Amino acid sequence: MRRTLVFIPKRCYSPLPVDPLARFKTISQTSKAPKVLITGSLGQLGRGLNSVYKYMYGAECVTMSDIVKVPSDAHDVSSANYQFLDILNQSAIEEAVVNRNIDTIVHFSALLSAVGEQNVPLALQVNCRGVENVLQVAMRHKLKVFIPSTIGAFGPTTPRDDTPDLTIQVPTTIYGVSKVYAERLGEYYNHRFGVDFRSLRFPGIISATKPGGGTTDYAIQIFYDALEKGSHTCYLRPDTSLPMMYDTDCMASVVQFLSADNSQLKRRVYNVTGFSFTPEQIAGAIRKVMPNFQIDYKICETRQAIADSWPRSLDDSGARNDWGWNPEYGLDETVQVMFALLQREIAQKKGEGGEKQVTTA
Ligand SMILES: NC(=O)C1=CN([C@@H]2O[C@H](COP(=O)(O)OP(=O)(O)OC[C@H]3O[C@@H](n4cnc5c(N)ncnc54)[C@H](O)[C@@H]3O)[C@@H](O)[C@H]2O)C=CC1
Ligand SMILES: CC(=O)[C@H](N)C(=O)O
Repeated sequence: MRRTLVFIPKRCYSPLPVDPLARFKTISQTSKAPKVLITGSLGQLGRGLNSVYKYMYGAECVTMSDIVKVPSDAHDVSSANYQFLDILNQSAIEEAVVNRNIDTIVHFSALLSAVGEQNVPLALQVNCRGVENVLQVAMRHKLKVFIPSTIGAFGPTTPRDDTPDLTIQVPTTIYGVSKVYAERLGEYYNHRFGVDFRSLRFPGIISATKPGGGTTDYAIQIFYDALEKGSHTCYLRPDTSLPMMYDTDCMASVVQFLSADNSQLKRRVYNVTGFSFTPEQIAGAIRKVMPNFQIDYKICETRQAIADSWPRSLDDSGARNDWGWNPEYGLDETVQVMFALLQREIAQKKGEGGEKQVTTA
């Protein structure tokens, strides 16, 4: 059976029988437009959040920043709303905040779990000094600040199933250690200086933008490989269960959490999640739309050890109860959306892509 997928800004589609824009529409109709600075905005998550904010409040509400040149195919990024900003330079952050009248920073710059292990000094710089700089500027200019955390902020002594918001946090990666530092430092700036710090612990995020060097990256690469080669060689064991979330749910969690009234929040750091699966299970879901898809395994010891130290599933009931968090995408919907997005991308590269609508089997 063929079904139509509705186009929403850039990466957002929905094969679900609900209006995929409803969440974003409701929030933008009931909240004041923020003036947002996104750091690390050319990474996996930054591009998506930029297009969601542009859809919700208009292009003038968001400034993107990073230390790399805009890729030539990044049509969603204009020179008017992009600037170079090294997160290690506190006065440059301050200058951007003052010149653009910013009231909210979404701080995405970071080194992820796998690349962090390859360069610990740089991970300490970007992940720790960067957070300190952002919080200092947020304090001086009374900004709201969102700094994502991760399942990587947990470790092997944490309960691995339905991991709650408050539990043991003794991670074994520099990425995890730096994220626990960010969580605690943000909470400190909140209670000591009144900074409106907010953080969500994300699971692995699945999007059509390629990932930046984490342990959960296979869950994106598997779709590219399925379409380009019909097979994927996975660096994790077939039974490695990890929590994940689809891109649009991730973006919705950020904008919904940032627009929640302070009185709704019982804590500054919440778990959010979508669904959990193993490589074997996602391969099974892919076979529902591509019956000949093959998977084999070549284990990367570093990434396997990291995955084995992380939760298998998260309890996000705190976010659901306190500010109404409610993800819309499960594994099968994510597979359908990813196939549709990547097929469109491949077709566009060949010069035959349709802009507004795509269909899938
Ligand atoms: N993608 C995921 O699955 C998850 C991401 N997160 C968090 O979300 C945030 C964004 O993650 P992604 O977009 O996936 O990361 P990414 O690795 O794709 O992007 C990070 C960006 O930071 C930039 N950056 C590096 N050094 C910088 C510096 N000195 N100054 C300014 N920018 C610099 C990079 O150029 C890159 O564009 C990170 O804090 C990450 O820890 C948390 C959990 C899951
Ligand atoms: C879950 C994360 O924080 C990230 N995707 C990683 O694998 O490092």
